[in-house]
Amino acid sequence: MLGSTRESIASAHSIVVKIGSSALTSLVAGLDTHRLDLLADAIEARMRAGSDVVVVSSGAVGAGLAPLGLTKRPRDLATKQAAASVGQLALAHAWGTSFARYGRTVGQVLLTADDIARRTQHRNAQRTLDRLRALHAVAIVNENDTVATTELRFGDNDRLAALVAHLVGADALILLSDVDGLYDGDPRKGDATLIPEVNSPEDLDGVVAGSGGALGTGGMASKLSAARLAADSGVPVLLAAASDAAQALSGADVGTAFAPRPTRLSARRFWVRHAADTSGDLHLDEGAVRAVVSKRRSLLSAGIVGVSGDFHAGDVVSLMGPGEKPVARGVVAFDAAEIEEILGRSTTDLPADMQRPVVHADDLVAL
Ligand SMILES: Nc1ncnc2c1ncn2[C@@H]1O[C@H](COP(=O)(O)OP(=O)(O)O)[C@@H](O)[C@H]1O
Ligand SMILES: N[C@@H](CCC(=O)OP(=O)(O)O)C(=O)O
Repeated sequence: MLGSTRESIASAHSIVVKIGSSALTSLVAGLDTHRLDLLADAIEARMRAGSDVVVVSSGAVGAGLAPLGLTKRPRDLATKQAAASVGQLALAHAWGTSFARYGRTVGQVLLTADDIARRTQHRNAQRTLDRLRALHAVAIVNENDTVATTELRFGDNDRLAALVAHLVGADALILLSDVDGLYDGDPRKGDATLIPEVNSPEDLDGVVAGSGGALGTGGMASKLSAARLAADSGVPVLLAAASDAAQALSGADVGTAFAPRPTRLSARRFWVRHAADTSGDLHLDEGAVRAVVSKRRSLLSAGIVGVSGDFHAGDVVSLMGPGEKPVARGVVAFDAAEIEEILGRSTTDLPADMQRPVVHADDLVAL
């Protein structure tokens, strides 16, 4: 199975390559154009071998610090956004200059979480990326940091990269970082062993995914959840060191390979699980949690003990188990005010026009 994961990454026709801040920038030197050139060399080689590549490049905040006289990664959003606006210009310019060595044009694509969550923008972004590919240009994607209204809406670019892989229907996602793969513990904290292959969630038992470096955002936890997200959409993932980019992109046996799930989630359930914002919560009793999580049944009004948020039929809501634990997400079939009226009641006791599941099994994804 895993041999085939590496084989499918090696032979992938459409690839998303995500490059972390730590691979492109440092606090002292800012943007490292030499390292960026080596990455562009490896990407160009893969494109010349016949693959389409979309680049998700972090590093805007890191590249913007020195020009603004800042010596550490800012904590507040406004300074981060100011740094990103300065750094993004430098970053995009550096990618453009680097690929120009090969006569290759780049296009900058800045996305917000909404662009992925809302279906109309989703399609616009998809069309732009597709047309850039058709015109043999390389898309350089980053979060649109300066308009992200709350602290990094995607959370981090690992998640953005996995969503972009889904968006463009990629066959592989390659995450390049300053670490050469997943270890069973944070390698900066002493003895840790590299895990070459992750085939199932059990392979992650006991793994401690720690925080990132001085310039990174999500650390290993965000890479693991991005790998899970990509796996759900059927995309295999390779996590490797940016310094091994040439090997990673040419199919060498480096880093950690994550197998995709055998059957990918439908586009609708993928959207419910990963892309949509939730508008409220339904609180479930133990029996309802068992029904929706273990038995994959629809959620009925009888198992709901509470409702919060002001949502409408058609919105995505979180399903919370006892102890406020999120157990699933789904598209709700009633407004919040209607659910207040029917919660705890059996479906057959409801008026005829309300006798339907609150969340249908087809619209529900366990977490
Ligand atoms: N279990 C682990 N395996 C590998 N690296 C880990 C682990 N836990 C924490 N890390 C740290 O995560 C860092 C990579 O995350 P981050 O700095 O966010 O990277 P990037 O900038 O590439 O997104 C590595 O430098 C490493 O020290
Ligand atoms: N949009 C931000 C990305 C921050 C981010 O996710 O960084 P990383 O964890 O290094 O991928 C930037 O360009 O600085």
